[in-house]
Amino acid sequence: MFIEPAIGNNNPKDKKGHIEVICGSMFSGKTEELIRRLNRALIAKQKVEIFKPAIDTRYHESDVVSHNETVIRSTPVQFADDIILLAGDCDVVGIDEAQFFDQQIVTVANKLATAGKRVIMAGLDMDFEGRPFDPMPQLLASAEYVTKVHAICMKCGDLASYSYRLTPAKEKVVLGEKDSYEARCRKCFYENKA
Ligand SMILES: Nc1ncnc2c1ncn2[C@@H]1O[C@H](COP(=O)(O)OP(=O)(O)O)[C@@H](O)[C@H]1O
Ligand SMILES: Cc1cn([C@H]2C[C@H](O)[C@@H](COP(=O)(O)O)O2)c(=O)[nH]c1=O
Ligand SMILES: [Zn+2]
Repeated sequence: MFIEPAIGNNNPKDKKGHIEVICGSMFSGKTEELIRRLNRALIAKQKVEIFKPAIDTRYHESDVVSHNETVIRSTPVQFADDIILLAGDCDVVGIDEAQFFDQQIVTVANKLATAGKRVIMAGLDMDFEGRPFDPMPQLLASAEYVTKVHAICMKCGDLASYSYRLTPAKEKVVLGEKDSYEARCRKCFYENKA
């Protein structure tokens, strides 16, 4: 379980920003873990701003919603740079579906953290082909704290770190849920692939 570094310290003089990245496959609990951390920051009376890419409207136009239907309000943004303007004087910045942002998200996350904010990001580390999902590798490299969470393989019940696409679509970005993806372990992911 991730334990927050110095969560209760609201003294602006002591503020030291950092980046946390929560990564893993689909259904691995990235959004639930993001919401858990953000709710705890709210309990600690910190000012929290939450963003998600505007393209992700699967469950809700603005809220961040997990597969298990835990919810937190958020602001959808088109470009990573919008986050700098909208973050204002908050203490904590939460970002879901980080893999859908442009490469500028790496500079934005670093700027916010260097300005003293706690930046918590969740995103897919691999795409449906098992390849790194840019810009996640760069975000992982910049992060002080990395948490990799795992789903359950829908084939064998082992731990899963791959997102298997059930449809023939070949584009990198195809929004979907259980209708078009399932979590799989390495063995079951590569089983039917050439
Ligand atoms: N194969 C699976 N493995 C684990 N959890 C699953 C699976 N399929 C559905 N779930 C549900 O998804 C929830 C996690 O959802 P969420 O936090 O939105 O994941 P992520 O953001 O990583 O896609 C779990 O608590 C569980 O209820
Ligand atoms: C693997 C993969 C996934 N996607 C899409 C499918 C979903 O809409 C999101 C991931 O959501 P989650 O909160 O992590 O479950 O990403 C995609 O567009 N391309 C892919 O390769
Ligand atoms: Zn498996």
